[in-house]
Amino acid sequence: MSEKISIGLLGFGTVGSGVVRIVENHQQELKHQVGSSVVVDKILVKDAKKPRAIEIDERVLTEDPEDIISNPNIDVVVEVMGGIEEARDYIIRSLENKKHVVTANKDLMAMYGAELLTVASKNGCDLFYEASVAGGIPIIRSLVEGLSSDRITKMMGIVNGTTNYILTKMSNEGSSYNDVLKEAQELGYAESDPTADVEGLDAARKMAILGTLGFSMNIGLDDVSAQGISAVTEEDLDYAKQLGYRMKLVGVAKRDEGKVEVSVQPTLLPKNHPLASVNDVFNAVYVYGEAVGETMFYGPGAGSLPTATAVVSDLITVMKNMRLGVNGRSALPPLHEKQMKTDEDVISKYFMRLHVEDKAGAFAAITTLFSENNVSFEKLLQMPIKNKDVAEVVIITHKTNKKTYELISSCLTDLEVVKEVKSSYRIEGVSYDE
Ligand SMILES: NC(=O)C1=CN([C@@H]2O[C@H](COP(=O)(O)OP(=O)(O)OC[C@H]3O[C@@H](n4cnc5c(N)ncnc54)[C@H](OP(=O)(O)O)[C@@H]3O)[C@@H](O)[C@H]2O)C=CC1
Ligand SMILES: N[C@@H](CC=O)C(=O)O
Ligand code: NA
Repeated sequence: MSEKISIGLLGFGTVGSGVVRIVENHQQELKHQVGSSVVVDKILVKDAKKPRAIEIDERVLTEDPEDIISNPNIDVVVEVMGGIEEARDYIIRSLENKKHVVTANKDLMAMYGAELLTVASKNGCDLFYEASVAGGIPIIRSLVEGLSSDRITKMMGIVNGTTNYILTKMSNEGSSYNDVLKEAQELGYAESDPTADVEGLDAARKMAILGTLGFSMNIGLDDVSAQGISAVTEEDLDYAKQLGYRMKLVGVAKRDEGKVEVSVQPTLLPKNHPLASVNDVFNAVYVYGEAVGETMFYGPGAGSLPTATAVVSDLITVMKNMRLGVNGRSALPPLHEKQMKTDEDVISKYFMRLHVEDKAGAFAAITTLFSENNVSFEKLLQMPIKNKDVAEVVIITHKTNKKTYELISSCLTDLEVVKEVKSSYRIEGVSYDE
């Protein structure tokens, strides 16, 4: 192997500048592990004149992707620019030019992961993407290596830092949604269009990647139902607390008898559940394996240096593989045909908040509808709303299937006594006191 390994970076924003910092500051550790020095030779940016977070020799910056993709001196391309079509094109061409690739791009991997991994292995190249899920947590490595001997049956993850930051600040400090979103953007946690964060799409992409790896099944983005946090209100957060829960944006992936479900939604977790105390920009992924039982992985889910740590660790794996001459051999195609559950197979408890007419018989009409569908209540609250002829009713159900629950929800809106279904959330996880 040569004395020096040359890296080409596509992107020099939050993650890209973290990669440069770590490569520059950890030379001794890099050389110790891979036997060569590692140099960032070229960096692609949109605007080379823009002021940068860190000092860089201006000759390193380029606005021409060919300076990296077609540059014979570059050994490894690191894609940290984001976006889908352009990034896909640059990665495919880099692989075809026999350059190994490391990416942090979950948008791309959730959509084109299978295709890109095939191109990589055909060209004898590595393609690693640890930073794409849960930032600095080595969760991909844990699934494909650490737990590779087991059968994973359940994964539950807080996999979006921006929304966890927002929910934590709203819930613990009473901050406003818009103010905290702005803060998360300033801290570099949010995507360039934060809609992907707050509407659950970013988390859905990560859950598609985790589902594919954990269940060894090709889970696409279309297989993941996603709901974000933009409609979560202060009242919901307060009720969640009063009833002993915490609200989190949770990705749920479960396998039962060969069929799987993958979804992302604001979810109530018992307050002493391990995921309930994951706050701020931290992420965590709970993984249940048939043999190992419960495991949990925790760490920073976004931000410059944490995410760059995952990128540079992937770089080290690429360089170790170069030394051993085994690049392009680690990715495996899925073992199982995809089999998704129907709504009848998806089981959980639910929280529902309703505004109902404050008069005799209103409550009975609601309870009748639930009992006719064989759904019983675990908890129930009813309170008058000041100066209005309306009462607030909060219901926590026992377990039911999604199809029945959705049927009840739509019938409720047809009841004359029900003014509005204000909110509805899935409840997951058992209390660790039980
Ligand atoms: N931020 C985070 O915490 C995390 C981000 N990621 C992922 O990492 C990737 C990068 O994110 P982040 O660093 O936050 O993004 P930024 O917006 O901070 O940086 C993007 C960089 O890419 C450059 N760039 C973007 N599009 C192009 C293009 N078409 N041609 C040339 N250069 C381009 C930009 O150039 P210029 O500087 O000139 O504008 C900028 O330097 C994304 O895929 C993101 O989802 C993954 C985990 C965590
Ligand atoms: N926008 C993402 C960044 C990391 O993937 C997040 O907030 O988690
Ligand atoms: Na990760």
